[in-house]
Formats: sequence, structure tokens, C-alpha cells
Amino acid sequence: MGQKQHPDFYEEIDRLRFTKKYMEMLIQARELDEESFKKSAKESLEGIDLKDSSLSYLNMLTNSSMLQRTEEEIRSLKKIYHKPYFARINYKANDKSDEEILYIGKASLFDRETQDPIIVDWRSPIANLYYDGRLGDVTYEAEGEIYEGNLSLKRQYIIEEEELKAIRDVDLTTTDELLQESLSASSSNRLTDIVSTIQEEQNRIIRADLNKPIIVQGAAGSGKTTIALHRISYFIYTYADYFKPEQLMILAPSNLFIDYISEVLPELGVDRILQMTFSDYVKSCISKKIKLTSPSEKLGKFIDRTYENPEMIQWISSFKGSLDMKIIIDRYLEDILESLIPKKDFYLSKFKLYSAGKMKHLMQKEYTYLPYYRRLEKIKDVLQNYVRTEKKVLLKKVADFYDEKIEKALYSTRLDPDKRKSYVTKAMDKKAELMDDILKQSRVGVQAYIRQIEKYDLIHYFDELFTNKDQLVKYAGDILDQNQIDFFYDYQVNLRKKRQFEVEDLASLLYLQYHLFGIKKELRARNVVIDEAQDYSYFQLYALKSALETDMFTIVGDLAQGIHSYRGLNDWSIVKEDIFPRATYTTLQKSYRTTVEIMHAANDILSLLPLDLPKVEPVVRHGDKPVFHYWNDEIEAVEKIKAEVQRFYSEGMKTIAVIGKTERECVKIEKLFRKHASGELRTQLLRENEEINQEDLIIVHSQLAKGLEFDVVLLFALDELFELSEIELKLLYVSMTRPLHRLMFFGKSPSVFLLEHIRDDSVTIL
Ligand SMILES: Nc1ncnc2c1ncn2[C@@H]1O[C@H](COP(=O)(O)OP(=O)(O)OP(=O)(O)O)[C@@H](O)[C@H]1O
Repeated sequence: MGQKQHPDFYEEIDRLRFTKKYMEMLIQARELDEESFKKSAKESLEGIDLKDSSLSYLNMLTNSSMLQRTEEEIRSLKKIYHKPYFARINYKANDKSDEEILYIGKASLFDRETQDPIIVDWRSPIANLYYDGRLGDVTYEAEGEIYEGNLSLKRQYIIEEEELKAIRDVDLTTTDELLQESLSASSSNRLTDIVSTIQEEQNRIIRADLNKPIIVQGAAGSGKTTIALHRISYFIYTYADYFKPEQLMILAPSNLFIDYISEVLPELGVDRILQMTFSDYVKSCISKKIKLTSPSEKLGKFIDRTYENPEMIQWISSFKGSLDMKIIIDRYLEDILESLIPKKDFYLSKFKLYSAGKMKHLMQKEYTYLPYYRRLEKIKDVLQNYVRTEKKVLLKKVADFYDEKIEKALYSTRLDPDKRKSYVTKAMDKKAELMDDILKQSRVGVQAYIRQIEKYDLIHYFDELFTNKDQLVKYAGDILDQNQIDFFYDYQVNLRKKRQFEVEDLASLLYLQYHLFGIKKELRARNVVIDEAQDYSYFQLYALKSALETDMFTIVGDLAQGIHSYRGLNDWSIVKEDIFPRATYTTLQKSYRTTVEIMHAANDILSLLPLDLPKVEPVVRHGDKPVFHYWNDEIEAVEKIKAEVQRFYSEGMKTIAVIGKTERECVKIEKLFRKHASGELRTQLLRENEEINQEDLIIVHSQLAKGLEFDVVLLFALDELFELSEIELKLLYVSMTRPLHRLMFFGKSPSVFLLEHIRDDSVTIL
């Protein structure tokens, strides 16, 4: 139904006007004094005649709480002012006689007088009816109670520049036009919120039991990143009284990605959460600057086959992230703990104050909730407390003992005066000496005692295990064969000689840090989202769960995009069964990003992968078929791409990316563009730590493009072709699933993109 013909259109316009005025008044109430506020409120509401009398302006004027606004509320009101709500539901609870009309938006707004909702937050329990409920009999849950009722209307609003543009009533038969419109819009290079179009399957994940971990295997473009962020927002709303945003964390694959999601976070009210890459997180935890080798260089070497012994390098990568590695480190930790347990009884001067046996008990049993070095500190505190209280007792005991002896000697008639004198002097000296010793020992004894225990820093412990062959044999001898130990040892010695670590070492470092020294409070997030989790290893996830002392994780990933599967995961069952046994596992098969035609071609590549994953179902949105363009020389290629790019810009596409297979290839591509197209096209060669320039033609390598999206993707094979191996198929699949609207290939032959393996009708060859 056309918007203007909708019978309620003008009524809805009034409602929007009213809501905006109400918000304006609340905002003004902070800025004006009481008298001028009332005057201005009266004027501004003149002429708005709402049927609902509880919302009358007279009520508002008499309500003094209107004037009491918090900074935070005002901030959120200002944020939603331009689009106060996006939907409405009509709901009648079974136990009430009146139907409620609820407007749903990104924040809530209540009538100060009646407490009736003017806008209901999308995260509130009742708003679930909009996302989940069909018209008719429905239920929703709030604080453990189930409420039953009837949903008679679901209505969507298009509000642009503060004006109501359209209304749509949604029922079972209508397609979700709002979703269609939102998907066909152009990308802005930044992820956006989807509160108005969250789909049922996504809503289920966002609102899944917040007290349980969740693992989501989601197809490319199924909204994993988006819904993970919405789930955080939902969590913060639901547990606002218990958690602060700073206690939540999102672990992202790169800093580029953090920039990519940066716009959606404030929109969802979660901009203050911790956002880091796993590497940066571990670096912060260990408070050390460490040099990491480049994972993309490693991937590049696998692709180029430049490793002499690629199977062994691959084995090392997976071994470092394996359950075996955890077992080895656990054994090693046991010995470290043993080495930190004081072996001798503690004496203050010649008096035994605390036995070694008791300290062992404290270290091994009592203080297990603390990291090892903190246990040692606690022991130090215990000893110091003992010293403090026992010192006086001992001093008195010594004084009494000698005083009694001296007294006896002085009054003894059996001793001749000379002997008595020498006896008394000796006793007084001894007394003084012992008391001095007690006093001195009470100042330095504990420190000296603890100092005897050999202590080291994290890196020492790490190296001591991995670059000492005897240690490797001791802890891993029954797990690895001699050949593996030798290879691993040489590899690690070589790496550490250059003072480097690799990403695969971070799990061990984090795990050791946690057990030995602990994790700073501000880094111990209470709820964590891991995006692109398929690139994490078993041990990495295990170490994270240990370090954070919680299993409250939202883990989202796609095995089909697991380009680091040589070190990452190949299936989720081990994660679910061994690490997060409480987790709910769920899948998302629908892709919202791209068109049917593009997904059709990408699915062909997906089916070549040795993974047991179903085909991705695109949401029905059609576009042009992907196109392959031949080129013979480089200048011709640049010319062709330039022409296409200009055409796409003129068609209104905003973000266009040229994707090359590797970083090295992209460096060459960028040079080529600078040489032959610099006057006409501005390019940006995207690197890990950069922000995307909205206006430029982006040149990005396939690995870095993971997680990002563009209106148009032009896959360009200059020197490097994709081969039929697992890694390269995944890189190709990742690249092909980045566009929202258009996909093109530029190569010397279709086979450079493995197009001979896809169905004839999937790509147009020009
Ligand atoms: N319900 C929805 N309404 C509107 N847009 C949606 C919806 N769900 C997803 N999208 C859009 O689909 C695109 C893909 O989402 P997102 O990047 O979160 O997916 P992903 O699963 O993380 O993808 P990938 O694994 O390929 O990186 C985004 O543009 C997002 O805004």
C-alpha cells in the first residue's frame, strides 16, 4: 500500500511530531530554568491533539520530574531524535482489557507522569514480539515470567531526516520490504546497525540465554559480526545494573576491522567496550612489547611454497595451538609451582615461626585461586604478619629468660663476685645480641627468605621450555617423536635468536602469564565476543577462557573462511565439547550481504572445499551475474578496470575494492594504478593498521578483506593465480563473498580464478 494512502498515515505523522516535541522538551528542560521551560513547552505543544490523554502536555507541565534529566538520558535522546522509532506493535495482554500500542526504537522514553512508554527500547523483553512474534497469539518472557497475549499489528516506519516517509504493515504474506531496501542500499565502508530489520533466526542468537556461551557457524554475510555486536548491546541493556560496558570485550581479527565496526558501536550504545585484536590483548596482559612475525607472510610462504619443509611448519603451527601443547604446559607449570614453594622452615633469628610444610599446603591447596607469584606474595604477607605479632612475644620471651638468669645470678650466694660479674655481663650481651637479631630479622628476614626462591620473568619461562632440548624431552617426550622435538627445537631457537615470537605462541604466553602472574583486573572482561573465531586454535580459546575466568563467550565464525586453518579450527565440535561444554551451538545459513547471482558463483567454489558445510542461501535479491574480463597486457587491464570503476561510480556505487590474492600482488597492482591511472583514480593500498578512505578505490589483499564488504569487488589476478588447494579456495571464496552488489574478475584466463570448476551459468565470460 502506498504510504500516503495508508489510513493511519496522518495520525502517525502526528504521533511522530508529538514524540519529537516531547523529546525536545526533555532536552530543553535541562537547558532552561523552570519558568521559561514551562512557557516554551506550552507553546511547542500547541496544536498537537493526541487521542491518548495520558500524554497531554498539561500533565507534562505539572510534572517536576520532567526537569530532572540525567546527562546520559539526554545523550541518548539526542541520538535517537532524528529517528525516534522504526516500528510499532499493537499488543493485548490476555489479562488486560486494553490493547497497548508500543513504538519501538533504539532507546526507551517514558511519560514522566504516568510512566507509560512513549518509545520502547528494541532490547526490552516486550520488543521481542516485533522480531519473533507472528500476528495472533503470542508469548514473551520477562524476568523469568511468561506473558501471553495477542499481537494484532506489526508496523514499520521509514523516517528520514526527521520526516515520516512511509508506513508498512507486516503480516505473514508480505515480504520484508524494509529488509530488501536496507540490503539494496550502498555500503558506507562501515558496518551499520540492523535493529529495524533483525531477522528471526538472528534475533534468536542475539537474545539467546545470556548466561550461556554461544557458538555460531554462520555463512559469509549471514550477519555474524553484526549480530554479535547486537548481542553485546542486548547484554548491556539487560544487565545494566551489574555490568559496565568496559567489562565487555570484542576480539577482532585486525585493527582495520576495529575501525570497520567503529560506527555501529555508539549506535548500539556499546562504544565503551574493550575492542582489541588477540595479539594486542595478549601484549597488554603480559605488559611487554614483543615482536611478532607476520602471519600474512607465513600464509604467503605456504601459498608460494617457499618453505623447504611445509608439512613440518604446518605441523608446528597446529601443534602450538593444540590440546597437546596445553598438556605439556600444564606439566611444566606443575614443576614451576614446585620450584616456587619454599623448602626450608622460616625462622626469626633462632625461633621457628612457620614450617615449610604449611607453606607448601598454602601454595598447593589454599591459594589455588591465585596465580603462582601472587601466592608467593601472600606467603610473604603471612610471614610478615607472623613476624609482626611474634616479634613482641619473642622479645619478651628472650628478655624474660635472660632477666631471670641475671636476677638469679645477682642474688646467688654461691658465685664469687668476679664470676658473677662475668656471668651477668655475658647474659646481658647474649640478651642484647639475640634481641638485636630478632629486631633485625623482623625487618629483613622475610625478604631475605623469599629472595632465596629463584624467580624469573615470563619470557624466561617460555624460552626455558621451548629452547632447551632437555626440557622439551622431559615434558613432551611421550607426545612428540625425536624428529619432531629436533625440528621444533631448531625452529624455536631460530625464531628466538631474532627475538621474535609468532602469533601461534601467544596462547602459551597468555596461559603462562595467567597461571604465573595473573591478568590485570581491567583486562579481565566478563563477557567476550570473538569474531572470525575459525582462525583461533584450540589452545588459544582455552587460554582465553582460563585467563578471563569465564566461559561467557559469543563465538562467531565460518569454517569456509578459515584461511589460517593450518593453525585454526577445522570443526567446532572440539570447541563445544572440550572448552565450552555449556555452549549453545547454532548455524546461520542465509546470507544477507550479496545477491543471488554472486552467491551462486561463490557457492560453486564453496562446494570444492573439503568441508561438510551446506550451501549458503542468499536472501532473495537479484543483481548482475558476475563477469570475467580477459586482459593481455597490464595497461589494457588497468584501462578496463578504470572504465568499469568509473561506470560503477556513475551508477551510484560508493565503495569499490580491487582484491588481489596476496599482499605482494596488491603492492604491484597499486604501483600499476599509480603509473597508469593516477590522474583519474585515487587509490588506497589497504594495510592492517589503516583506516579505509571512503572516497578511494581500495586495493586490498584477499586475507585482509576477510570480514569487510564493498559495493563492488573487482578480483584482479596480475601475476598470481588461485590454485586448487584448500587455502587458496578459501581465499577465493572470501574474496567472492565481499561484494554487496557486483563482482568482476580480471585475468589472463578464467582458470586463474578456477572458473573452469564452476557451473557454466554462474559467471559471464566476456
Ligand atoms: N537483518 C539484517 N538486516 C539488514 N542487513 C543485514 C541483516 N543481517 C545482515 N545484514 C547485512 O549483511 C552484511 C553482512 O553482515 P556481517 O558482516 O555481519 O556478516 P558476517 O557473517 O560477519 O560476514 P562475513 O563472515 O562474510 O564477514 C552487512 O552489510 C549487514 O549489515
